[in-house]
Amino acid sequence: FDFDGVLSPIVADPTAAQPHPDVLPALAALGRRVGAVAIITGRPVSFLLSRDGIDTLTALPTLTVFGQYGRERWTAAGGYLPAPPDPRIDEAREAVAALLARPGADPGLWLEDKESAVAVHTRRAADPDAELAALTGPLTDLAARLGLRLEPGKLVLELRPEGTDKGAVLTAYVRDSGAGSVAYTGDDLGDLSAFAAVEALRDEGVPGITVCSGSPEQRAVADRADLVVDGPAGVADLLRTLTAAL
Ligand SMILES: O=P(O)(O)OC[C@H]1O[C@H](O[C@H]2O[C@H](CO)[C@@H](O)[C@H](O)[C@H]2O)[C@H](O)[C@@H](O)[C@@H]1O
Repeated sequence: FDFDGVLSPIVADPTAAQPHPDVLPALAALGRRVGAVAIITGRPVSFLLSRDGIDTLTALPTLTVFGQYGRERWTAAGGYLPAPPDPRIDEAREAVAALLARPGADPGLWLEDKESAVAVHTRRAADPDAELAALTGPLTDLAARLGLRLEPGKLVLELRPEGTDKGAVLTAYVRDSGAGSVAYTGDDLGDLSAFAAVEALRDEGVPGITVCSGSPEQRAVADRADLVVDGPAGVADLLRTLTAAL
């Protein structure tokens, strides 16, 4: 599972995102009946583990959280692998902060500092889509200059090191765990690589399904998914249906 938009409703302030109240108990119940549950998110692990009610999930002995697109990993079994520090992110942070502090910049633009990545959010700007479009050129250039990856998402542009994506994480996780089948639920562009991974595993004979937690905001994901449900509340319904079936 992805986190934002899937387990947690999209909100204007990224620091305020919390799991949908129905999702955690439903996921914990399903988790007790399947081989393993993983969350693969752009968020840092520390953010995930500080969410309200997350103990419901972390009590699952098979839970893995892949943070920052897989650059860090936490397992309920006791392991935490931090994201390696990258000095290019310090440069990126400084350059992005200067961009957002320039005269006339919309005060609603917000820099999210994930330590090993930085993201610029436009959701709280006066014209979020126009700000996103205006930032794309400068941030693409900055990413190219520093050799970083520009990761686009829902009213966000993130600069992060290359080297991994959700698809690579999912493929390795399925192979390592020896899973006999796989389901992945996402809602944003960063989830498309995980959908592609499920499709590739399916071609190899590992049954799999891709689910979109749908919203009008990101249609490309719904178009690619096998199944579309209605946001996090729809995800909770699906989890309960699967648990009942199992
Ligand atoms: O991989 P995910 O778990 O989906 O994380 C992707 C990004 O999600 C967050 O931003 C998104 O959710 C915010 C809260 O609902 C929303 O305000 C923002 O517009 C969305 O883009 C998060 O802040 C990023 O760090 C994640 O990479």
